[in-house]
Amino acid sequence: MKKIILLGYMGCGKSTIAHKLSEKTTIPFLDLDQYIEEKANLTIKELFEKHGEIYFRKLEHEAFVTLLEQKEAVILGLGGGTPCYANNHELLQRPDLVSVYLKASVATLFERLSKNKSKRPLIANLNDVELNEFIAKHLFDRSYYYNQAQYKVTVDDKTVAETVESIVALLA
Ligand SMILES: Nc1ncnc2c1ncn2[C@@H]1O[C@H](COP(=O)(O)OP(=O)(O)O)[C@@H](O)[C@H]1O
Ligand SMILES: O=C(O)C1=C[C@@H](OP(=O)(O)O)[C@@H](O)[C@H](O)C1
Ligand SMILES: [Mg+2]
Repeated sequence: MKKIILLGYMGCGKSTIAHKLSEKTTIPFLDLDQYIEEKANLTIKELFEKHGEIYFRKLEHEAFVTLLEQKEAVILGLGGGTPCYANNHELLQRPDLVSVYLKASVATLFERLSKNKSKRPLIANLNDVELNEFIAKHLFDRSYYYNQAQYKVTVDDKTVAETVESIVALLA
């Protein structure tokens, strides 16, 4: 059984979908951010505040490599930046995994993130106008990495259950 890797911009639903896809498939799931938080005994927000983003990216890369080394099947929800740092996007090309980009529009991301900013240090202090502009630019910059995924599932206008069904269908 291959590992299933979910990637995409903050708020596209990686953590939510990994959890629900796990319930549907009975394949266990892991959230990379949650794994890092447990290992460091700090929240992502605290890691950024105390040690800075570069340190977080180092931990993120190490955690990603460690989890990819495990033999067991797993559904792994990445952080939004994971494929964009170190050589993480190259690791996505490994033959023992399936990668899925959960593709969301700027409008969908803005709607979700404007209500869920506080735990995301990159956007926590932005007002709505700044947030919209930030997402548009940042998503454009990161799309190159997200498009390295083997599969792409558009999530706009889909419920969680519909996105899960789309992933199940493409894995069948
Ligand atoms: N159809 C949907 N699919 C996924 N998430 C949704 C959907 N509609 C609303 N949401 C909300 O959007 C947010 C997605 O956040 P999360 O799963 O943490 O994404 P990520 O891990 O990609 O940052 C959650 O608050 C979730 O409840
Ligand atoms: O896009 C990013 O660089 C980040 C995304 C976050 O994960 P989510 O995409 O799950 O919010 C988390 O890893 C950190 O705040 C940095
Ligand atoms: Mg997440």
